[in-house]
Amino acid sequence: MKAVWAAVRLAWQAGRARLAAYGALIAAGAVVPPAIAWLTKAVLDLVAHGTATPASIAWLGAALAACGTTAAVVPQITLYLREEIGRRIGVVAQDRLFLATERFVGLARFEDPAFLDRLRLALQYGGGTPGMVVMAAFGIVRSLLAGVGFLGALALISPWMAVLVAATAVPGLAAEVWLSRRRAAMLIGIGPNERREFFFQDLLLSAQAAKEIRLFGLAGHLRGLMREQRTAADAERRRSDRRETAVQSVMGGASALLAGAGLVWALLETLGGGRTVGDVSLFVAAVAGVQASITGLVGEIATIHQQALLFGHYLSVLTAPPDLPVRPEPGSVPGLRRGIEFRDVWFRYSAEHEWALRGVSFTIPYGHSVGLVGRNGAGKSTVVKLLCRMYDPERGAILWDGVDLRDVDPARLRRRIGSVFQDYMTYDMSAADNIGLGDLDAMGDRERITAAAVRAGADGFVGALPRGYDTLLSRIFLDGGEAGVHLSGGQWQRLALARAYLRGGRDLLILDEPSSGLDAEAEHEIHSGLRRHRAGRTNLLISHRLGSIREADLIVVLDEGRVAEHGSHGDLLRLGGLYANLFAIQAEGYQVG
Ligand SMILES: Nc1ncnc2c1ncn2[C@@H]1O[C@H](COP(=O)(O)OP(=O)(O)OP(=O)(O)O)[C@@H](O)[C@H]1O
Repeated sequence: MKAVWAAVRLAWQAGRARLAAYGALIAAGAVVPPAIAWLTKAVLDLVAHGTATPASIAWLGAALAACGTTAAVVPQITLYLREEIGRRIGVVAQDRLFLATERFVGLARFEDPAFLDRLRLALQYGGGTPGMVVMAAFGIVRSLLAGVGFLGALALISPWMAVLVAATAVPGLAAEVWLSRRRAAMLIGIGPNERREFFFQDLLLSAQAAKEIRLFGLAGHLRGLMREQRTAADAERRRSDRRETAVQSVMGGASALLAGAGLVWALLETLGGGRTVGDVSLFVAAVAGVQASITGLVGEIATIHQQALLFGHYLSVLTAPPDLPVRPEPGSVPGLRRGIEFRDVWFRYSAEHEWALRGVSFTIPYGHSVGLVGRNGAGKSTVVKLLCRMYDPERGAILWDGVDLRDVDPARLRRRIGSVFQDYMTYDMSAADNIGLGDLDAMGDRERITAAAVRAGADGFVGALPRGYDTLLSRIFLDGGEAGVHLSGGQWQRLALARAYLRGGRDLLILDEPSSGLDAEAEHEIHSGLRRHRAGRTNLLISHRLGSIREADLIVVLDEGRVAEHGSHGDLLRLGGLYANLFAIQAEGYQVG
C-alpha cells in the first residue's frame, strides 16, 4: 500500500488538473454502458407492448444517441489524457530518480551489482509504474461503477444470478493477485539477465569496442552470449505466460459457462411467459457487463499489485541511505596551509575484497609536490579515490590540515581539488565544453578555456579543428549535419589536462598518469609545463614513468598496499630498494643499443 500511495502522490504532483479531468471522463464512460442497456430494454418493451408513442421513441432514441456519442468520444480523449499524464509522470519520476543518484556522493553504489540491478529496475519501471497504478485505480472506479449498474439490473431480473456472477469475482481476484505476484517476481528475477543482455548489446554496437571485436573475431561469440541471456530471460517469460494462459483460460471458460447457462434459463423463462424481450436483452447485457466489469476489476487490482511491487524498487533507490555518511552540518574545508596526512589508512572495496591499502601513512606537505609510484595494483589510484572522498577509509584517517575528511562535505572538498584521473572521460561534446566541464563557472568564458588549453598544449590542435573550440568531438553524434571529429588518445589526454588546469588555483592538484598517452616530445613539454604550473602548489603526481617523478619533493613508493619506501629521488636511489630497482630497469631500457 505504501508503494501505491507513493505512486498516486507522484502522479498527483505531476499534474493535478489532467488527473482530475481523466477521473471525470472515466466516471462518465463508466455509467454509459449500463445506461445504454436500460434504454435498450425500455425501447424494446415499449415496442413489444405496443405502448410506444413517436415522442417517447424520439426521446429514448435521442438519449441512446447521446450515450452512443459519449461512448464513442470519451475513450479517445481518455486515451490522449492517459498518454499525456504518463509522459508527465515519466519526467518527474526520472528527475527524482537521477536526483536521488546524485545523493550518492561516493563510488561504492555504482560498483555494487545488487544496487545496479535495482537501479535498472527503477529506471525501467519507475517512470511507467505510477501512471499505470493511477490508471488502474481509475480503472477500478470505472469497473465498480459499471459493475454496480449492471449488477443492479441483473438483480432486478434474477437476484440469484446476480449473486452467482458476483461470486465469481472472488476466485478470479485470488488467481490474478497470485499471478501478478509471480509476474513481478519473474520480472525482478530476469533483471540481471536483461542487464547482461544490454551490456552485450552496447558492446557489440560501441565504437570503442569495435576494433578489438573485429580484430579478435569476437562478434559471433559475444552475440552468442547475448542470445544466451535473452534465451534465459525468455524461458522465464514463457513459463510465466503459460501459467497465466492456463489460469485465465480456466477462469474465462467458467465465466462463459455461467453466462450460457443463465441465457438458456432466461430464454426458457421468456417462453413460459415470465419474462419480456426487453428483460432478456437487459439480462444478456447485464451478465456480459458484470462479467466484463469483474474481469476489469480483477485485472486492475492485479496490475496495481504487480506495479506496486516493481515501483517498490524505484522507491528503494529514492530512499536508499547515503553511501558515505555526511554529517548534517559538515565542517568547512579550510584552504590548505599545512598539508594532507594519510594516517595509518586501511581500506578495502568491500568486506569480500582483499585490503587495497594496509596501514598507509605519508604526508603531502603544503606547497610541495609528492610523487606516488609502485607496481600495478599497488594502491595508487585507490589513494587518489580516498583523497577525493569517493570512499572513506575503514581504519585510520586522512587529515586535511588536521581535519578528518569524514567530517567534511565531499562536494566542498572536491571544489578544492583539481585532478586528471587515469581513466579520464572523453565527452561527446564540443572541445570548449570538454574543457569547460572542469569548472562550470568558466563554461562560457572562452578566454579562460583558451588559457587552460594553451597551458595543456591543446590550443594548437583545437584551433585547427573545422569549427575551432566549437567543433563537436564525437563519432556518435552529427555536428550540424556533419560528422563530428574524433581526437587521438594523446589529444584527448591534453583536453583532460586542460580541464584540470581550468580549475586553476585549487589547493590540491592530483595528476594520475597525466602523460601516459603522450609522445616523448609532448610528454617533455607537458612535464615542463606541469613543473611551472605546480611550482609552489600542493600536488600529487602518479606515474609509471619514473623520469617524470624524479623532481618531486617527496616520492612515496607503494607496494601491495603498504608504503615500502619514501624520500627524494636521490635518497631512494641510495637506498637501493624497490624504487632504485624500477628506476634502473627503466633507465636500462633507454640505454640498450
Ligand atoms: N573498484 C574496485 N573494486 C574492487 N577492487 C578494486 C577496485 N579498484 C581497484 N581494486 C583493487 O585494489 C587494488 C589496488 O588497485 P589500484 O587501482 O589502486 O592500483 P594502482 O596502483 O593504481 O594500479 P595501476 O598501476 O595498475 O593503475 C588492486 O588489487 C585492485 O584489484
